[in-house]
Amino acid sequence: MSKNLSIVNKDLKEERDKINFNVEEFTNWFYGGAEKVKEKKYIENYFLSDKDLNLELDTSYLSYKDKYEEAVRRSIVVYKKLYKLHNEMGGTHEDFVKIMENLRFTMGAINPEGNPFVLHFSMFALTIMNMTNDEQKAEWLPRIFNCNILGTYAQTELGHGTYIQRLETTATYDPKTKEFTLNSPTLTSYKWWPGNLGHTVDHAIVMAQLYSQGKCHGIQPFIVQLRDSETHKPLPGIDIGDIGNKVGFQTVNNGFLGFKNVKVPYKNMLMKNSKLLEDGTFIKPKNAKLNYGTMVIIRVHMIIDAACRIAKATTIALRYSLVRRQSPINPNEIEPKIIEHITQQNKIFPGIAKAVVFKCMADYLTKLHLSITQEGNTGNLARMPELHALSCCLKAVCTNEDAKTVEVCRLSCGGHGFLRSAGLDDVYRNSTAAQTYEGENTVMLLQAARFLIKSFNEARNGGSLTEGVKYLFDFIGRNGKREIFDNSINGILRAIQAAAAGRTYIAWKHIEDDKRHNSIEVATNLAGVHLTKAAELHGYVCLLQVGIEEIEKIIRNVSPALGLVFKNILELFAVDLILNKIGDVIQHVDISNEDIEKLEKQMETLFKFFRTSAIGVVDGFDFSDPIIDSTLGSYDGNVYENLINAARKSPLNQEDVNRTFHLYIKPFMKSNL
Ligand SMILES: CCCCCCCCCCCCCCCC(=O)SCCNC(=O)CCNC(=O)[C@H](O)C(C)(C)COP(=O)(O)OP(=O)(O)OC[C@H]1O[C@@H](n2cnc3c(N)ncnc32)[C@H](O)[C@@H]1OP(=O)(O)O
Ligand SMILES: Cc1cc2nc3c(=O)[nH]c(=O)nc-3n(C[C@H](O)[C@H](O)[C@H](O)COP(=O)(O)OP(=O)(O)OC[C@H]3O[C@@H](n4cnc5c(N)ncnc54)[C@H](O)[C@@H]3O)c2cc1C
Repeated sequence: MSKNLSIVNKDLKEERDKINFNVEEFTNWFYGGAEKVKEKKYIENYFLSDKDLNLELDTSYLSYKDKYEEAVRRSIVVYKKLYKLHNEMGGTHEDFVKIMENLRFTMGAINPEGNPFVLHFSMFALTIMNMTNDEQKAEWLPRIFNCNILGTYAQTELGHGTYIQRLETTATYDPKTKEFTLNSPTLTSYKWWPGNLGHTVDHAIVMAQLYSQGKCHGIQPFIVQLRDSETHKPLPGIDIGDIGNKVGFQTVNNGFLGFKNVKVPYKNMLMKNSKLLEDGTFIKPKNAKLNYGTMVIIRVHMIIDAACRIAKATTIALRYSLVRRQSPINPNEIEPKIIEHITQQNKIFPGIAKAVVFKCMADYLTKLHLSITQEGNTGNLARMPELHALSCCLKAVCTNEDAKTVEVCRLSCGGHGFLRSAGLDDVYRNSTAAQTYEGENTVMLLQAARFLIKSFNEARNGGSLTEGVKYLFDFIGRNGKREIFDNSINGILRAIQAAAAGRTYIAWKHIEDDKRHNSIEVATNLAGVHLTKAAELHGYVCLLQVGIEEIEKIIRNVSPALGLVFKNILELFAVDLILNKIGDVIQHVDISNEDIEKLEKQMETLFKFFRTSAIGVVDGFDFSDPIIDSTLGSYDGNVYENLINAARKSPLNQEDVNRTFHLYIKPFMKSNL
């Protein structure tokens, strides 16, 4: 994708002239190699250059209904092209995955308020791929990939989203007819939230309590047809619709769904894990949590989404900060670029470092997920709880940081950041949605804490620990003594580990003390605040540890100039982290006021070094102008021209005088009240 061809703002050009490393080399790392970058650019251009998409239309001014209809139209243009491109590329499964991965951000530019088909290609397809037996795969997968059917993942209900064990939808099996009957016995049992459900899809994976031979066997997944394949009318017994306006995700078409005696054939229960014999005998899976597998996959994917949203927001904030001038630092000098105000650097530079470290974590977690899934396929489920805990913890920490960072980027753009055309509002809406979907973040942290407490008990009893929590041994080994701080990257890591272990200990002790008067469950609830803090700190330990390991490897493989930039980024991430968590660190680490002052000074030095590299790094994230879609963040930096051009497109500016003047304002002004 070519950069904007207009003349680049001279302040921005001057910044780019000073970049002292190869930006392309950074881009190649970010996307996994030069070949992948080429593919990304090709795929982006292939879709975004299509005139049928009518990307000139600013959909943010449309009504709710028009937005949805335009999003469907645009998506179909894309998906038709996707299949054409897939065939041209060779038609393999790998080709399809390549296109889908690259489409993620392209789709964001095409449908900024969400994709009305996203669940079909993510949770619906993934569930069928991972939770079906061979016959079911043969029956459903071709229809899914040809889009002969469109589906979603319907789990959450009006009454329950988090505590899925208490979902109320029932699927009662009758061995005589070899059918399940689906019912929503209460209002609270209505499915509520599933994306694309309202008016787009005709099928869903429905999570329902299975009843057979008079017993409940817990929640199981079923493929259910919801709408007629010709007329798209809801099938008998199906009550379905859109849940209405939301904070964001306006075109995702989240829906509601109720069942009244809906018949589903025997073969539609997904049977890779749990099994139901035709006579109604239920066979338990090896681990009941296998049915939660799709959520784990998506949580893993959400780390890279968080990294990319931060990368996009910091690109906008930094480019703007390099062309915006405000408030002389020395009274007699010209107004500096706002980036010269050190508080502005403090707002933006740590965010850029987070995008890089989160990307390292996403790569690490993707590999870990693959290896644990392969073990699972051979029947070895031993590491599943570890993956569950890690994915919950990082999903929460990374999306919380993501929402916080995007908001700071908006604030760093002053008033103009509040404009829709600045491009930060959709990023923020998506970030904050991610804090809730696929597991509300507090709940995710509590799941991770459960693993930490178990590990802590294990460590106290001299048992063995997984690699990521071995630092608990160090804490126990210190026997109440505090970790001594040393100001190196590994010293910072040890300090955060000590804080995480110390907070785990406080939570553990809280539970142990309360257990004397309460049940373990009540005691655990009372320790909840400590538990979430411990899990959060553990998430930062993982990020820093993986960041150190991955960046050390990167430095060995890139040019010395880029290596220095990576070193700077890692230190920025680490020092920012310890300064932000200093309260927790002080509690468990022997760190002096002088050490803290040194860290604060170090941060200023890091900012100074990063000042010249920052623009190269954000350019290296390589968001083309249509993808960044921002008046403040375009490659050319011509923000004022962009702003006035965008304002002129406001529907109110298409006529000199709005009709409300004659209808209301003038009569009011003439009325003498
Ligand atoms: C090509 C691809 C493109 C992708 C591109 C992405 C685009 C993406 C766009 C998406 C667009 C929006 C999509 C939103 C989609 C929804 O939001 S779908 C709905 C998601 N819903 C949720 O996440 C609900 C959250 N709740 C839960 O996950 C579960 O209820 C909880 C919180 C884990 C608790 O489960 P529970 O059964 O009550 O378990 P509990 O009794 O607390 O026991 C926990 C035990 O289970 C274990 N456990 C729990 N879960 C698991 C698990 N999953 N595995 C292993 N063990 C587990 C724990 O380790 C623990 O073990 P122990 O300590 O007992 O040994
Ligand atoms: C944009 C969006 C898209 C979505 N898409 C889908 C979809 O496609 N398919 C689907 O099935 N669902 C979807 N969901 C639903 C989503 O997964 C749930 O909203 C989410 O899991 C949280 O559940 P809840 O709404 O029941 O929140 P609740 O659990 O009611 O949470 C409310 C509050 O209670 C607290 N709380 C709850 N349980 C505990 C606990 N055990 N300990 C401490 N605090 C607790 C929470 O921390 C929170 O503060 C979507 C949601 C959103 C916002």
